[in-house]
This record gives sequence, structure tokens and C-alpha cells, in this order.
Amino acid sequence: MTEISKGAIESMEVVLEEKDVADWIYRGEGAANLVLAYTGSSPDFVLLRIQKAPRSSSQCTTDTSVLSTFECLLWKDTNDLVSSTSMEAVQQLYVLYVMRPMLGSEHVDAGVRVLVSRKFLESVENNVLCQRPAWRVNAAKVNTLCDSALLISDHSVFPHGPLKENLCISVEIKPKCGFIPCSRFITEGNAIKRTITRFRMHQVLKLNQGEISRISEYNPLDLFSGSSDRIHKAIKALFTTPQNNFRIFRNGSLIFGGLGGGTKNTNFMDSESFEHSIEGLIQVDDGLHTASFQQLLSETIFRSGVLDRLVEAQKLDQLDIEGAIHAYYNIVSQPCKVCRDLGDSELSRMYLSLHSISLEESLKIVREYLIAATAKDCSLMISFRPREDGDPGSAHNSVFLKSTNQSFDYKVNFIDLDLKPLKNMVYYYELDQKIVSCYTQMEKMGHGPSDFS
Ligand SMILES: O=P(O)(O)O[C@@H]1[C@@H](OP(=O)(O)O)[C@H](OP(=O)(O)O)[C@H](O)[C@H](OP(=O)(O)O)[C@H]1OP(=O)(O)O
Ligand SMILES: Nc1ncnc2c1ncn2[C@@H]1O[C@H](COP(=O)(O)OP(=O)(O)OP(=O)(O)O)[C@@H](O)[C@H]1O
Ligand SMILES: [Zn+2]
Repeated sequence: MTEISKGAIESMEVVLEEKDVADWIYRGEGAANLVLAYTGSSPDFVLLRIQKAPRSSSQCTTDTSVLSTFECLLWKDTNDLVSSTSMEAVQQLYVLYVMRPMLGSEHVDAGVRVLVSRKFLESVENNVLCQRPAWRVNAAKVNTLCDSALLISDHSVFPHGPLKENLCISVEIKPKCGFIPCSRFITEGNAIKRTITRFRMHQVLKLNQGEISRISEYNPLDLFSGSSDRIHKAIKALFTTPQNNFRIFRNGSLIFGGLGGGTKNTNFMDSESFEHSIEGLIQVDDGLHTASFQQLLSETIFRSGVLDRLVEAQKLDQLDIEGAIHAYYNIVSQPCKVCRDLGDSELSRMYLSLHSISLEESLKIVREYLIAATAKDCSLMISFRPREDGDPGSAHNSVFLKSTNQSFDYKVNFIDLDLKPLKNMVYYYELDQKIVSCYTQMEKMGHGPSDFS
């Protein structure tokens, strides 16, 4: 079997072959990638992130592995990004040179590229099939035409294990957009965007389309508020309606929230079992483990300040999609469809200014919009383990939970910092219009925000 450790891989060229497949087990997936955990003999805790291909495209393709001409223009100043020959290399360099400096090197692991044979990918596809959620299987399969995958650290465990007890509880949060846009390019008809969060409005559309069964109680503005009470409120809401925004793992195994991302999930464990599964972490009377854990998590988010950096990256979207879309049409040298549909109105004259800026300015607007899109879609993994009395200065941060008089080591990592394709801009514009129009229609029908709960 091929011995897998990030150190070993960095120093030699490793190819994962069919014989290696037994070492990898299903860990989870999102819309675009499948994640496997290594169970082999190496001491490193590593995961393999493999690209998927939508089933709607007739078969797997390698089309996504190269940047388009306009994307090359967009990212020309980002080191070796445009000369990359695979999508894995693009994603790795994008994380390394664009997202990592913004979010903090201590919180971001760009991963290591590893070669994979087609047979390896085909075997993975077969092996994990029964563990994948059916709707994810229907939507996409492993892209067996890729020749590489990304080896990343497993952020749901501590690398060298705890001193005494082998226990790590980690929380995955997909916080989504944490600010309200104030761009002057938002039309009056869409003014609601200046008061209601995108997350909430999108929930209404998702409910309408049957993607969710109820509106989430989570409000991103609470989580990003910097106020410990509001953060606590957000955490409690995430426990009530986790959807695809919240998951908890015990030593890498899912104990709360749904598997496979997406919103079509129910809780994995009942509240009593969850209480039991975190007993080793929180020392408190029965029935209070969950409440104390919520306090611990809220306190950690409050103290770490990590969301401040994330929202700064999200705010690179300064013009909103209603402004950035015009810069997009400048870049692709196509007549602007948005202005065309507006005709010769006062509004379209406002957008004329965006069509007379330089190409470099357009590139900057769209580049920053796409970076912000990554920051609005990424997730955080926050991991805890009990801190031993008299631990000689741990390499990790610590947090003290007053109510239980306990200290914990914790670490925070960002995951899923993928580069979004330039062609998504048109889809982003259309989705934005759809979200706002659905929300305003519901309002007109007399449903206020509280009716959607
Ligand atoms: O557009 P959004 O806000 O719905 O975000 C998409 C996510 O939906 P959700 O968080 O459930 O609302 C969506 O998540 P799910 O598939 O719903 O779990 C993806 O993360 C998607 O990114 P990509 O297509 O994999 O690059 C996300 O698309 P991007 O907008 O980040 O490109
Ligand atoms: N480094 C990591 N450590 C621990 N777990 C991870 C890590 N990376 C990914 N995972 C797990 O695998 C799941 C899928 O990974 P990821 O979010 O990268 O997929 P994706 O397809 O890119 O997601 P999206 O739907 O947002 O596009 C995550 O939700 C998380 O549970
Ligand atoms: Zn225009």
C-alpha cells in the first residue's frame, strides 16, 4: 500500500492506485467535492478531496481543469495560477496566494496535490456509493477523468492527539454572508436587500421550491455581530435548524447535523444521545452538556475574532452583483444583457458609468466579487479537546468555560475556499433577482418575515 503522509508526498511523487483504495473511507461531500479519510498506517491525519462531475453533463470531463481565456486575464497576477494544468493545482494556488493571506495562515491549509489513477477513482466511486446521500448521488459522481486530488489536513482532530484522553469534538459552520449590502447600484425595486439578509430571503425561496421544510432560525448577522449574546443566539439557532450550516463531529464521526452537505437533511442523533457523546468533553450535571457546549462554542467564536477576518473578505463585494455584473460584461466583451433589458431608462444611465471604466478596473471589481463569493460560501471548523491541568504550554489556543470551570484547547480552520468560476456571474445575477422577487412577492401577499418561520 502507498504510505500516505503530507511530508512524504511533498518529498516524492506519489500516485494513488487501485490497490490503495481500501485505505480511504467516506467522510463527507458538498456540491462539488467528495472527501475521504485515510485509515492507513501513516501518523498524519489526512483527507483526500476529490472533484465531482455533475451527472447532467453527459459524462465526466476535464473541461473544468483549465481556466478560460477571460479567467486567465482575471487571475494573471496571481503567481502560477494561470499556468496550472489541473483544477486541483488552480484551487491549491488560489487558497495559498489569495485566500490564505486574507484569512490568516494559521487558519488555512492549502493542501498538497497527489496524483490519482483512473482505476483508483473508479473504485472510490463504487466503494462510497452506499454511504452517499441519494440526492447527492443523483446530482453528481466522482470525476474519474481527473488525474489528481488534494490531500488536506483533517481539521476534525488534533494532529498529535490529546495528552490523556483521545477526544476531539469539532464543529463545522457554514456562516454565509455576514453583512447587509449598501451598494448604490442596487435598484429601488430591490431595496429590500438593504434591510433583510440574503440568507433569510434565500430561505424563503428554498422553502417555496421545497428545498427546505422550514425557515432557518439562524441569522448570520448575529453570528458576525461581535456581541457575545448575539453569537450565543446564533449558535442556539444553528442547533435548532442546522440545515447545511451546522454539523458536529466526535473524533471525525458525525454526531449532529446532516451528512453530505445540502439542506435536505435531518438531525443525525437525538438530543439525548448527543448529550452522551460530548460527556467526555464537558464535565457538568446530566442534561446540561449541550447548553454548556453552546456556551463554549459561542465564547470561542467571540474570543477568536476569526469571523472579523472572514467578513472583511466578504465585503470585497462592494458593488453587489447588481453593479459587478456590468463589469463582467465589459470583461467578456459582450453587450450587457442587464442594460439591454433596462432599455433607455434613468437606471441604465446610472450603469453607463460602469461601462466606461477601464478593463483593469472591471477586472478588479469582478476579481474581488469572486473572492467575496468564496468567503461567503466557505465553512469553519472549530475543534475542542479538554486541556490537561498543568499542560506545558500547548501549541493551541485555549478557552476557559466559567460555568464548568474547565479549560479547552481549540483551533479554528477554514475549509472549502474554492475559486468560483467567472461564468457564475450571470447565474449569480439571475439567482439574486429570483431571491428578491420571491421574497417581495411573499411580502405583497401579506406574509411578513415572521410568517415564514
Ligand atoms: O449561491 P448560494 O448562496 O446558494 O451558495 C451555494 C451553496 O448553497 P447554499 O449554501 O445551500 O445556499 C451550495 O451548497 P449546497 O450544495 O446547497 O450544500 C454550494 O456551496 C455552492 O457552491 P459550489 O457550486 O459548490 O461552488 C454555492 O454556490 P456559490 O454561490 O457559492 O457559487
Ligand atoms: N479539512 C477538512 N477537515 C475535516 N473535514 C473536512 C475537511 N474538508 C472537508 N471536510 C468535510 O467534508 C465536507 C465536504 O467538503 P467541502 O465543503 O470542501 O465540499 P464542497 O463540495 O467543496 O462543498 P460546497 O457544497 O460548499 O461546494 C465538509 O462539509 C466537511 O464536513
Ligand atoms: Zn450594463
